[in-house]
Amino acid sequence: PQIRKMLSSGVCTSTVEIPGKVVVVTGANTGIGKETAKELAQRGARVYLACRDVQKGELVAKEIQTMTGNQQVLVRKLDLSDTKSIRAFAKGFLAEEKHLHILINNAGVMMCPYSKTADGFEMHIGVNHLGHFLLTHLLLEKLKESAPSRIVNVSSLAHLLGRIHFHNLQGEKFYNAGLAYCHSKLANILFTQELARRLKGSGVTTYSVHPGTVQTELIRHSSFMNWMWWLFSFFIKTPQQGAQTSLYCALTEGLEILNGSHFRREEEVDEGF
Ligand SMILES: NC(=O)C1=CN([C@@H]2O[C@H](COP(=O)(O)OP(=O)(O)OC[C@H]3O[C@@H](n4cnc5c(N)ncnc54)[C@H](OP(=O)(O)O)[C@@H]3O)[C@@H](O)[C@H]2O)C=CC1
Ligand SMILES: CC1=C(/C=C/C(C)=C/C=C/C(C)=C/C=O)C(C)(C)CCC1
Repeated sequence: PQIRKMLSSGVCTSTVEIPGKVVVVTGANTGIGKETAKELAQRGARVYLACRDVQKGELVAKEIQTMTGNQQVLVRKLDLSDTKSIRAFAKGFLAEEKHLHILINNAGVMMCPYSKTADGFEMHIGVNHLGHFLLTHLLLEKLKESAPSRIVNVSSLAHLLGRIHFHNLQGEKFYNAGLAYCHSKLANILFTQELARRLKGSGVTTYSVHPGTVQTELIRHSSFMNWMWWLFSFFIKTPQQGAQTSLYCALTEGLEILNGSHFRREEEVDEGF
């Protein structure tokens, strides 16, 4: 029953329409991010697809425009493994947009071989946490000016195996690709909780989510995970199902009271820290 519950799919039942709202989704050219962006465009928002591969992003933007009839789907370059790229994205965005109502920190890498970002951070912590940390920091004033506004951090349940090893944050003393992912996903949740605390009263609220186990390109670096996903493909969620929890946190009215919480499906879960 636990496994069935873990794999079952919730649905974002909110019927809220968001014309005039401005949204940024990172890693929106595929997987959960693409489906999240599509639904937000469907509801009328101006949606920025923040992608490291602009060509892939443009193809997806066209697809979303055609499917939703919303032409306000824009692609901007964002490589979260390079702080110069993050700063350039934020600078461009702040120059062209007056508002930012929803920031979805969705992009992620899992189980990649040991490598470092342009600034020398281990890739998982660098992209999944530090990259989004900097991006959020650079966009925070705009989010405050646009309040009520929301930040959704796409984490996982993998955080349960995560630990913050301050003496080995960059994985230089020991490294395990699976655990490095788990540590970065724990960092997403801790960041969400602390940000919520600091932003109290500002009108900006923040949530972390576990999207479920979803058929996406996230498993690209692990043949074992590819095999597992293939074996159990019947139980695994589609990206559209995987987007539901992010959409729930972005759209549901009255969720402000759960500022800082972690969500699985459409339930807030107490992580006990
Ligand atoms: N799939 C699952 O079962 C689960 C997923 N998650 C989380 O969901 C989120 C979305 O992942 P999912 O859709 O599954 O995976 P995908 O691999 O399908 O999508 C990941 C996205 O992140 C982008 N990305 C990776 N590195 C960077 C970077 N350096 N800069 C900018 N963008 C980058 C990818 O771009 P590109 O296409 O160019 O590589 C892609 O658009 C992740 O945070 C993941 O940890 C959590 C739990 C389970
Ligand atoms: C236990 C179990 C499974 C494994 C689930 C795993 C391994 C989930 C991994 C989640 C990840 C990678 C989260 C990303 O953040 C399957 C294959 C679904 C089949 C049913 C039983």
